Amino acid sequence: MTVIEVSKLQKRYGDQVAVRDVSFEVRAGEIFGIVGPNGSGKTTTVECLTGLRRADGGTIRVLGLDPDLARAELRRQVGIQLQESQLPDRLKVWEALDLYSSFYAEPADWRALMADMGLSAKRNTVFAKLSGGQKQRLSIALALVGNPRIAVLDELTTGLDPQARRDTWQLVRDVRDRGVTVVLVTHFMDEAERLCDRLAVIRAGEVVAIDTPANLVAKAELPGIARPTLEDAVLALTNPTRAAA
Ligand SMILES: Nc1ncnc2c1ncn2[C@@H]1O[C@H](COP(=O)(O)OP(=O)(O)OP(=O)(O)O)[C@@H](O)[C@H]1O
Repeated sequence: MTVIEVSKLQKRYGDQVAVRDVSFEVRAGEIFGIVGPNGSGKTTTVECLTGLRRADGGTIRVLGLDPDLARAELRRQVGIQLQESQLPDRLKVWEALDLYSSFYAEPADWRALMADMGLSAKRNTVFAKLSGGQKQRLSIALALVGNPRIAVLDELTTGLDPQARRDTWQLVRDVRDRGVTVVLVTHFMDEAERLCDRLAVIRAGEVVAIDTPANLVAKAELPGIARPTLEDAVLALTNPTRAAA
């Protein structure tokens, strides 16, 4: 079953074309990755499909709904963790989780999520005094506290230490195993390879490939590279003239 359909999405900011032509489908229960260089339109794409930005062209259906018309309904069903999420400086960790869970009819157990994200010892710490990685962990917990059907995670593990990255990957797998569909924007090819069932590779606002990580590597044309990695394959797709450098 398809839960997200994006067809010929276009979005510009003034003269700047951020998304030129992006189409993909996400199936129920998969972890779908979006990778590509800085500024290639990944965040803009996920912002359009969560209703945070209005597309200029193309069609989007999320759980059968148009994000422009059904924002409130999608808010209940889609958990969003965006880059650099900001909360009021004086809000404590437990207060943020308690507050966010109050927005939903059937929230997850926020105390369990707080423990899963290694934040229990920081429960009474205010947002301004959390480290970058702790803020990141909190933003992941907040994306999941509503028990969403779809979780959109933008730069999931940026700023996390190695153990926290692995714990977070496991948490995402657990969430997926409970039936949640995950859309993951990432720059980390190890993360994409270990976590994602399929990947869309975006270059300059266009999709250049959609496939499993293994197939992207197998299909990559990389003369002279004996054992190509996913990073080699993605670089060859997004920057063909410089991939071998
Ligand atoms: N609010 C905005 N106003 C104007 N231009 C923007 C805005 N947000 C993004 N852009 C531009 O749109 C393009 C795509 O940006 P976007 O953030 O979607 O890329 P990205 O692939 O998520 O990048 P990164 O990997 O650096 O996070 C870039 O050229 C960026 O400068």
